Amino acid sequence: MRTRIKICGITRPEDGRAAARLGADAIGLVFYANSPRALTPAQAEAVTAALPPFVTTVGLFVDPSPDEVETVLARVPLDMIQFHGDETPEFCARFDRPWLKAVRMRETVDLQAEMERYRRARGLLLDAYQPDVPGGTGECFDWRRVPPQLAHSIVLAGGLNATNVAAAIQQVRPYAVDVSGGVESAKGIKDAAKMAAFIGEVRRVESEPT
Ligand SMILES: O=C(O)c1ccccc1N[C@@H]1O[C@H](COP(=O)(O)O)[C@@H](O)[C@H]1O
Repeated sequence: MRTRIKICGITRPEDGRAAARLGADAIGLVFYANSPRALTPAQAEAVTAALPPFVTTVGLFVDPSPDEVETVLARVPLDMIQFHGDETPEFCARFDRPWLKAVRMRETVDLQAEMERYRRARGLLLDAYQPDVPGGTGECFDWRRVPPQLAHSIVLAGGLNATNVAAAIQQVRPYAVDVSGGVESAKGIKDAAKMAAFIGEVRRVESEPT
């Protein structure tokens, strides 16, 4: 199966266009003010307006208020929401959009239980755990912690780049991979050559026999 690719933390129309041209399935727009990749609804609207059809737009929030989410949804054509904080399943489900729930892989996480708790999510996005940083850390977690029977609905994230994504896919066989820092030249600025190398690696490894 083709591994879907999401490039997160797009802040500029030209980066969104480049991600799409290179074959990304989805782009992520960060609406978390403390992130160096945060953008305003107006900036996000400009990014989405530059995209060709059939590229999924994902809005990332960390413990937002309902008003914050509604304000963005009123202006930005988001296809999906990624909740990256401690949001409850009930909160995630109230916005009339498909959603992903990020799970930070601290030692105590029971993935099977998280799957059950967030069963109305389109998928779980697994990210590295670092205290006090909700995501985008550039760190990997131990991919062996993902049970094979859950891999089909997992979006694998956390410290991925062109040099490790092939090994990550071989280990986990996730539905999708998500990258942010690993394809940047500076925080919030994507590097087209790094995106091309990342996507090339995904395509190379998935074409190899398992
Ligand atoms: O990108 C951010 O700044 C960010 C801030 C808060 C929560 C999540 C964030 N990004 C997400 O983190 C993961 C992994 O990023 P990286 O590849 O390790 O840099 C990814 O899902 C981003 O969407």
